Amino acid sequence: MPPSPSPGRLTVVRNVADLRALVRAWRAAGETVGLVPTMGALHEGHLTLVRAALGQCDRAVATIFVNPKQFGPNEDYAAYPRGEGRDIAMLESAGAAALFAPGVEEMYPPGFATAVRVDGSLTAHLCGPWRPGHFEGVATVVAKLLLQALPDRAYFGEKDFQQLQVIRRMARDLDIPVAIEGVETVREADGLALSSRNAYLSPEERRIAATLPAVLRDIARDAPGCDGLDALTQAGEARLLEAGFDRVEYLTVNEAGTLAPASRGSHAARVFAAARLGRTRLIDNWPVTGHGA
Ligand SMILES: Nc1ncnc2c1ncn2[C@@H]1O[C@H](COP(=O)(O)OP(=O)(O)OP(=O)(O)O)[C@@H](O)[C@H]1O
Ligand SMILES: CC(C)(CO)[C@@H](O)C(=O)[O-]
Ligand code: BAL
Repeated sequence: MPPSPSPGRLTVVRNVADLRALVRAWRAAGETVGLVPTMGALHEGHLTLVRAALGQCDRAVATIFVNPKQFGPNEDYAAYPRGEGRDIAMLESAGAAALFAPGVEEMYPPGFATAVRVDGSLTAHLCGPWRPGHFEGVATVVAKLLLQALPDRAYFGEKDFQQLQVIRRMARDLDIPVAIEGVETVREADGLALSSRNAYLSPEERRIAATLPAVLRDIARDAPGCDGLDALTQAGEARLLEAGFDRVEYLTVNEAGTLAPASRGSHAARVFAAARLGRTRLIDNWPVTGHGA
């Protein structure tokens, strides 16, 4: 028997059968369900996704799973912040109806041998080359979560803009009958995008980190009237290094749809960056306003 939901209280399920039973019962009763996949260590950005789900659906179901398949061998899988008790309290206060928090063996039982890979320009640029296998790990786990829950809609943040585009493509290509919704990035007062990994930043690094959105915003503002995007992004990179960033992995203007490098005259471009500050890798993006890239 699946645990029965009680109004106002969060139902926590740990296995796929219970998740399916819960969502199926709601949908059979005529209610719509929005899914919010996360890796936990929740913040206001995640809660904004829950609220977006509740704005369009009767029930919001969050998932918390730190997915080993999307971390490279030298990345922070072991160190990734975890704290389920606090996460549950936050989800409850935001009005989520359920949390699916499976263990690794529930998602990847012995013998698991399938992967979902999105090829082409959506994964060839930006984070793709810097995190080999990352988007395959994301596409695989999100395909599973969508098929496990079969919600009406699923919500993802624009902070991870490339991830959002990869997930849209994957769901479309695999005919997964779930609407993929993007939600605008939630930022701190100084512009820094909320991110679970911001917890790694020292107070000094936290101060420096605010330079990232400032540089993106300035490039986005200047790009439309500018002849040489390279000169603009090179100046931005120099500004980040001067501010104290250790390394800029990329800082480029790319098409929002294909994620290929933008050409002059583009009507829908965004500035994208990934940069390292101490042990923290920060990513962010900003829409180019006006015409031309
Ligand atoms: N500041 C934000 N605004 C809007 N959505 C966000 C924000 N931060 C994260 N999200 C979204 O929340 C979902 C879960 O993300 P995740 O659990 O990885 O959190 P995160 O803060 O992005 O963590 P990380 O620091 O690992 O990148 C993703 O769809 C992500 O895009
Ligand atoms: C979408 C996601 C939950 C898949 O593990 C993760 O990549 C994230 O939290 O952005
Ligand atoms: N929020 C993106 C997940 C990751 O960096 O693995």
